[in-house]
Amino acid sequence: MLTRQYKTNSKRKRAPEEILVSRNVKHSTTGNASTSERNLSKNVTAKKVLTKASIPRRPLYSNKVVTINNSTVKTLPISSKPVLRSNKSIVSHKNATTSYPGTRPVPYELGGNFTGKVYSANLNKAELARFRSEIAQHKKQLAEIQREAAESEEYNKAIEAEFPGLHDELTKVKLDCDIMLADIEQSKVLDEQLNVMNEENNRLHENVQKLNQDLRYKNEKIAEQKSLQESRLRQIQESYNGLNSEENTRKELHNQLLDLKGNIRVMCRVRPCTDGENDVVLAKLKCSDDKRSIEISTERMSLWRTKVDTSTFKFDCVFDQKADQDQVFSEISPLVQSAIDGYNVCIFAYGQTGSGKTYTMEGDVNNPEKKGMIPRAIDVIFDKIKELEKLGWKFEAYVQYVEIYNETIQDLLGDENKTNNERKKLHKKTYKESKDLYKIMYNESTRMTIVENAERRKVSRKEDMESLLRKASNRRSKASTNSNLVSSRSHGVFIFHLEGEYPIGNASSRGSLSLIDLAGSENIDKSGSTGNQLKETQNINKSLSDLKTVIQQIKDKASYVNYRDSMLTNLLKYSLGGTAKVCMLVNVSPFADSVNETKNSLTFGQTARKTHVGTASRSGRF
Ligand SMILES: Nc1ncnc2c1ncn2[C@@H]1O[C@H](COP(=O)(O)OP(=O)(O)OP(=O)(O)O)[C@@H](O)[C@H]1O
Repeated sequence: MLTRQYKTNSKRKRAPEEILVSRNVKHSTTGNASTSERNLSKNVTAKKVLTKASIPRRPLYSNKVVTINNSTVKTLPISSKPVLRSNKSIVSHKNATTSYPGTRPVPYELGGNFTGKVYSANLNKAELARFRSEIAQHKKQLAEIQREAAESEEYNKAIEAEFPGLHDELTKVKLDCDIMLADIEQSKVLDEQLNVMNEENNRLHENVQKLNQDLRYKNEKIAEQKSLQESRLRQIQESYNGLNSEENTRKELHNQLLDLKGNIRVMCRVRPCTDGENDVVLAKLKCSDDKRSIEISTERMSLWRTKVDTSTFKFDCVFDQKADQDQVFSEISPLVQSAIDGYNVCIFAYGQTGSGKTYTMEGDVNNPEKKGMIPRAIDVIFDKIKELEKLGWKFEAYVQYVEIYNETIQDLLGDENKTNNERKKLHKKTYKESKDLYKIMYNESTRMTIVENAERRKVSRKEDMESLLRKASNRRSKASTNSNLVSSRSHGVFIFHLEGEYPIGNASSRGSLSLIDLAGSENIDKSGSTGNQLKETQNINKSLSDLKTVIQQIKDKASYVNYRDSMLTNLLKYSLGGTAKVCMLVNVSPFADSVNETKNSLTFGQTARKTHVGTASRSGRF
């Protein structure tokens, strides 16, 4: 067996004959070439299945030292002439020596050019043939290797052909790498930003914790305040209860005081002269300083001299010509309070025509200073209701406003949707129509009077009430007479019903306030009235006379009182006869030519003042 080694020309890279011996190539001296060929073929086949990844590491072109069966082998060019060596003989292409057993090695030259000085005579033909056969064998191997090298070259070219694609891919990969690098850079920036945000987040978190702490503290404070408030509310409730009992005491005292003053309070008012009346001769009227009496002096001829008659009339209060609306109302306002407390109260103005009744009761609704008793009473009622509601009371107020004209009842609040002109065209209800439609009803338990079928309006704001009053006032029957340019030809009756409930204390009150502007009595001869106006005057005088009679009968404690004689006394039945508080305002004219009517009015007032109509009682529970 011979071990062959091929030396590679390391300077040449890609000689065609160059091969890589990757396995141990072993040849038998007997020419077992097939094994060697198979090994080489295997080597080439192995190269053909190289992957792209393995291409750069292909060992074909390297001059690496390869280990074959523990022997070191180098790739070597095919063209270099092999030097055969054996452990017994060394053969060189120039000087070959062959060692034979028992002889010295003899150099010889391959190729049959024997020129050496030494030639072994023992070289026989058989050996020669063997060498030749071996040479032929090697040549065959060489041819095979060259063929395989060519194949390998082709394979290399194919591999190279693939490079452009790979290059593109590489470029793409590089591009991807660049993008990834940029992404990495970006992610570094984002990382930094994230760190900043994390710090901010931590700071905010700390703030939130602080705020939570504050919130907890405030919640505790709120809870404290709440419990404090609850205890205060309890105290307020207790105070309310105390106030309510105080209020009840006040009511009792207030009404006892009024009772002491008498059930019918009578006041007198002297009206001033208006702008066009300055030249008119005045009567001699003198109000006392204590405002409790009024003197009227009249002159009469007695034989040879003029005699002066002076009459003094005492009243609960006297208002001279300088007294304004406010002063008058301050005297009657306690009665308004009584109506809220659950009493039936009746305030009416009595007097001759033109003496200032309408001015006193209605006044100028649009002028706060000249507002009369009705609008002022409305203000006080709603203000008092507000105060009482703070103490837990609930009030409802209803109004009716009617006029008694020629013994008929006319509703002043009905037909509100109609225009003023339409309302003016509406004819007044005839006696029969009025009698059939409007019925005066008495509530026995509350001692209140209601005009059935007349509009009964619920009012919750004083502003609503004012506009209502203005409209109703415009609908009153008025006419011009000798004594008064705008004379009321009817009795105006304004009724306020006040219903109060106090749920906490289970208390209630039912009161009413009737404010009446009576038509003026009039001397028929003086008035010069004729026709319809005469009829009006007669009806006015009759109803006023009936009123006088009723009051006189009550004063005299008569067994029968003629309430039914007129519509006016019918309507005032519960106000005059029993449990109501009554206030009469006697209006008088300042003029000398009215002195007799003035005296009559003052006398009637005096009589009324002496009338004890009974002890007032309230409706409702305390
Ligand atoms: N206190 C007063 N201050 C100023 N003017 C007054 C006063 N009282 C009455 N007057 C004026 O006197 C005139 C007559 O008053 P008023 O119409 O109120 O009388 P009356 O009694 O209602 O008359 P009638 O019965 O005819 O309706 C009106 O012009 C009114 O403005």
